[in-house]
Amino acid sequence: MVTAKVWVLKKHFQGFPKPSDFDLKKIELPSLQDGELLLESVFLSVDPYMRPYSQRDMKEGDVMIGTQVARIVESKNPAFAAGAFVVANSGWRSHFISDGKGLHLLPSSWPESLPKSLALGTVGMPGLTAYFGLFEVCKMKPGETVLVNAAAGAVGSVVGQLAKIGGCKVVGCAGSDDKVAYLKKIGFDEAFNYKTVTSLDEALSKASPDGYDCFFDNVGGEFSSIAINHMKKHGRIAVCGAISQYNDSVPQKGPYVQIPMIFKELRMEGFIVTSWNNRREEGQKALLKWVLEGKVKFHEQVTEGFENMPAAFIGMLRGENLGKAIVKV
Ligand SMILES: NC(=O)C1=CN([C@@H]2O[C@H](COP(=O)(O)OP(=O)(O)OC[C@H]3O[C@@H](n4cnc5c(N)ncnc54)[C@H](OP(=O)(O)O)[C@@H]3O)[C@@H](O)[C@H]2O)C=CC1
Ligand SMILES: CCCCCCC/C=C/C=O
Repeated sequence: MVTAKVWVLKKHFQGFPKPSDFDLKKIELPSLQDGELLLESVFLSVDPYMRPYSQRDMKEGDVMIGTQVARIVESKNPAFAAGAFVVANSGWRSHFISDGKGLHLLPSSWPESLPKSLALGTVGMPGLTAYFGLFEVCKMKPGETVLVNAAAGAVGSVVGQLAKIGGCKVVGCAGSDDKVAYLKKIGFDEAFNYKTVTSLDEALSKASPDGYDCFFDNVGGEFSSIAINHMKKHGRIAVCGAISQYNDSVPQKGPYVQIPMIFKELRMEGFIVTSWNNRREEGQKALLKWVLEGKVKFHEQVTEGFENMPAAFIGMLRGENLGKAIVKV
């Protein structure tokens, strides 16, 4: 008999999530039926989407949503061998039973030298978000200037590096000087700390006096309201995330986008990475290749211990992560 530890949403978040909003429970798992597998989480992901999705899709007492890299402990399913590693979407659980549906085996070409946790970051959902957001939504072209915010995070750091691979000038902003130094190290042309500049307007003008062709927006709110005025004519804005608004109890008000959108003839498109699930393999293959060639660098903020899931999640929302926030069990 295996005892699984699970984190449940005890109380819907009001404003910024607090440790007391979560509860750690134990569940006895039954023995396996034919077709089933027993898995243990090795790495779990904490992501910004969990904040708005919990509000929309979860009720109090539900296991927190989320993905993990898990090892198959035992298998009664011929499609999966014990010892293999998969990416699963089973929530904040230390152990779980699956019938195999929705599990993605790590590519057989996954090199031993590469942390398997990258399948939750640069070579996983956040990397794919950068890939499809830039190539399919922004439709970035060589020679253009790309702006990305939350640039030192899981998605943003890949956006900047893919834009460089694609022959663009890249401007990024992040919330600490260490993050800004990291952005320069991984090849961003310009980077600034949005928390310490005296004027966002001036910082955006200084970084690219001619303006921006593409804006990969991870943040929303005030930053985006200012950045839209720095777009070039026919610029494209990929609305990826709005983390500056996820913890608001009262919705933020304008300024509104219509006037700059009309006069600059902009295109602004929201997107969800899962719309390209049918091209997941293509994206993963490209990202893995660039990582192995050293063209895409990565950093992970690893928190040790399943019991620290809420702390890692809250820390990521506060901006304590450089690169992808991961929990190692
Ligand atoms: N549309 C889609 O399919 C997907 C969308 N997303 C979205 O992309 C964005 C980035 O996600 P991800 O890369 O995983 O997360 P990150 O790794 O970038 O972590 C979140 C970062 O957001 C920044 N942040 C937090 N609060 C604020 C704020 N008030 N203003 C500005 N920045 C803030 C912090 O960095 P800093 O120190 O720089 O402030 C923090 O480190 C999120 O908005 C997320 O929801 C992610 C995946 C898929
Ligand atoms: C199986 C995990 C699905 C994750 C989808 C993430 C979409 C993110 C939206 C905003 O953050």
